[in-house]
Amino acid sequence: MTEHKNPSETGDALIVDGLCKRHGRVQTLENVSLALKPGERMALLGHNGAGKTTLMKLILGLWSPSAGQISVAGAVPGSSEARRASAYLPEAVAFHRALTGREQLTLFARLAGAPVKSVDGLLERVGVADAADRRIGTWSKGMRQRLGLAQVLLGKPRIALLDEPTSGLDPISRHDLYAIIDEMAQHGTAVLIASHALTEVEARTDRIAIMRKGRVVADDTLARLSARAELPIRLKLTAQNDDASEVHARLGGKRINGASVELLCSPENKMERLAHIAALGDLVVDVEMAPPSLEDLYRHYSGEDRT
Ligand SMILES: Nc1ncnc2c1ncn2[C@@H]1O[C@H](COP(=O)(O)OP(=O)(O)OP(=O)(O)O)[C@@H](O)[C@H]1O
Repeated sequence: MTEHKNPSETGDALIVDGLCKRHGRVQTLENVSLALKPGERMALLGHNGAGKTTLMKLILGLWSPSAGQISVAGAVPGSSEARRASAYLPEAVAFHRALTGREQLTLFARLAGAPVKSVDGLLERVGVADAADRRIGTWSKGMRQRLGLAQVLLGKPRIALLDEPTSGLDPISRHDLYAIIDEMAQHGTAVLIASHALTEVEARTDRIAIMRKGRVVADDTLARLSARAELPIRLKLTAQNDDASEVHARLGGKRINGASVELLCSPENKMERLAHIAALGDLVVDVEMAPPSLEDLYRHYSGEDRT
């Protein structure tokens, strides 16, 4: 029997428990459970159609679940308490093109019951203060995305749901956006980030949840997911005089090009393997070591490396 968790006991900002969603005859979510603590940043990964947006819409109370429960800071999704406690940044932010940035954010502040005097500071914080009095229709995608984040920050939410927040942004804008997300988390907001940008969420989140065909197939820290998957470490060796024939003959592995060999080894055998390499002396001029990346883990848990 499932024991329902009580947020006031666990201190979680979000609890999703045994959630199921059917769309007609299609089961879109199947027994999804996860929890987010205040200040935690969770990446929500999964192939197209895995159910990430569906989960967010259920948390926002836009759709009703077929079964299971959700608690948003102790409140039922869609209730006024839950709305006050949560904020959403959709993948494609839509604003009134004829309004200026300042007008649009002021309107949102009024609707959210947030102080209008916070608008200027927020426009400054997300880096669009210079354009604040220009119509949003003239803004770039990155600027609109920043304004979307200002909207998320308005009510100091307990939980922020960000759907592909950096899609279409340049590297500097991405970096700025994550700096703002970090700051939100430091102030206690739990942040759920649906993303396909594995490299950036790898560095900027505390936990990773991977969805596959409507189910959560992994949910843990990167380090623990990595340990459980037991994926190999890659060692890339560069040979003396750009000729890896001798190194390959002595150690095996895969020839990458004329000068390099790649070896795979388990974390436990790493030191032993390095000792073998060191024993070759000058034959090896460089060793690069790469632990499994989030992309490797994603392939593993989402079932892509299995048939
Ligand atoms: N209104 C709907 N009616 C019927 N099926 C739907 C509806 N909305 C979503 N689905 C189905 O639910 C499944 C999950 O879709 P969802 O949009 O949640 O995936 P996603 O993980 O967010 O994908 P993406 O990465 O492409 O945004 C898909 O099979 C989709 O076709």
